[in-house]
Amino acid sequence: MAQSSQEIRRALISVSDKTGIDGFAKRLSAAGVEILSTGGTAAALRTAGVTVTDVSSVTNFPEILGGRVKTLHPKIHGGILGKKKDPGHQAEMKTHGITPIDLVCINLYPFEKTVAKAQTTLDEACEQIDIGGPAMVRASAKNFQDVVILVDPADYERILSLIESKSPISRELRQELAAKAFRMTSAYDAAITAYLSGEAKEDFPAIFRPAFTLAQTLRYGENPHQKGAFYRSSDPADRGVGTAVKRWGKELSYNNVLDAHSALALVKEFSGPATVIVKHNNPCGAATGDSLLDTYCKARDTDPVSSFGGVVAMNRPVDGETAREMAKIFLEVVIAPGFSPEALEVLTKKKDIRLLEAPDAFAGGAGEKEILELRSVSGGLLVQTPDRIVMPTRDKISLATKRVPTDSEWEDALFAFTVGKHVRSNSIILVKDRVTVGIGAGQMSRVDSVRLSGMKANRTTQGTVLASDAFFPFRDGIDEAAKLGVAGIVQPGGSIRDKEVFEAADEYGMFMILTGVRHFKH
Ligand SMILES: NC(=O)c1ncn([C@@H]2O[C@H](COP(=O)(O)O)[C@@H](O)[C@H]2O)c1NC=O
Repeated sequence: MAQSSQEIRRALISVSDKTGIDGFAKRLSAAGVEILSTGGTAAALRTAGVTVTDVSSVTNFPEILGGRVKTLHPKIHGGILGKKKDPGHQAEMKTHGITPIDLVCINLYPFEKTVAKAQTTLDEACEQIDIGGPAMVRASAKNFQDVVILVDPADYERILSLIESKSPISRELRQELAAKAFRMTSAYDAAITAYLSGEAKEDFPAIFRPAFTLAQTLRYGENPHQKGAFYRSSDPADRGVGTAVKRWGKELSYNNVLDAHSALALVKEFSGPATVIVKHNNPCGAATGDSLLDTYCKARDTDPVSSFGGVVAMNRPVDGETAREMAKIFLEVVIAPGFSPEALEVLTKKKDIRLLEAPDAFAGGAGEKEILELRSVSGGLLVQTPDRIVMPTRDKISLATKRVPTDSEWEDALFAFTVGKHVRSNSIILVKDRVTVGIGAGQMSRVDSVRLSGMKANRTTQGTVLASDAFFPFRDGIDEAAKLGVAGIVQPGGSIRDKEVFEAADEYGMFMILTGVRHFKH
């Protein structure tokens, strides 16, 4: 009987990463679909108890050249490319004993992961260039009206449920999957191109082709009248908000993603328990402390008004007691390496919160690959390496004043310096006991940022340490700091009026640490 475009009688599964493939294949098989597979996939499926037909028994040809040729055969490609409604195609297929393949499920050799490892040789990299897989993906995607192509496990469930319920798989859905497939092969080829051309090794290649895949369209952009979408990086080393898993909550907005990114970037700087709360892409509170609960309360109390509706990042899995405290106010997003079952129970009672689990964002060490920062401008793209500089150690740093900081003040200076890196310029941060007291962000003059840091303070600014992201052009900033009772200042130095700035600090009995490091954030 002639087969309709809708029927899924035969599926070809050939996957390099075999995670979860057994469950998918079992359900297909139970729905009466015959499964064809390549060597390793067939073996894995048989072990899981799935009945499989070897591709080599269809082609009547063994897999050769160490797997370089497995599926590159007319019996396979004819089965994928034959049009079901074309009598000529059907007659030719019959003559040559070619049976249609209705669904193709593929994931490719992990080329990008392989070349991301520094020790990978050219031969090893070339061996990981998948040829047969992309050929089948492209063939299936070309013939999408007759073949369902699956390249993303996220699509397995919806296709399975349609097959199991014997519902039609619409042309629109098939076309969507085909477009996704071509997007995947084009990103795959771009990664190979970048590697072979040597572009991948250069900081700034002559032609810059970053690869990002559409993860989701957003309800809107920064404002409701703007359209927005989120693209996930194709670079496996690029981990963070883009690789976080949403454990709970409604759709993330454009601003949620941006704020979660900024909060995560700052909280990752600390080794001990830490909490950062971000509002409008600036921290409104940050703290380190003995426990996560302690850091959350301290960060929130820096600016309780702004913390309401904030985006919270933590560098430890959220526990039950911290969750209970967090549940007392409205928070937009919480991003953390994990959530305890108790924390999930507490926080999932709140319908408006989003919970993002990002364990891999915390996995990297000092040798972490530098991920370039990109920002579009009219007519171009600005690209830079990230600001990963840390404050110089005490033995390598100079003091501009007579007064010497205490140990605790040194620690506060380091904390304030670190927070300051993540606050929009001109940034001024007041800190006491590793907790932000006041944050002056985004002002066009430094002296106004000093005033603002005092205005934002929710408790006394007496005895705080002040960090400035860049040098003081005049002594007025120091005069304002003195009015706040600041004990000392950490700043890069380097102004032509440094002398008068240092004298002002001495006049007020402050210490002044010179880092030599400016960290504007525009
Ligand atoms: N050479 C071929 O004909 C071929 N056909 C499929 N592949 C790939 O082989 C992998 C699966 O291999 P196995 O099932 O043997 O573990 C998949 O990633 C698939 O994309 C091939 N390998 C590479 O080109």
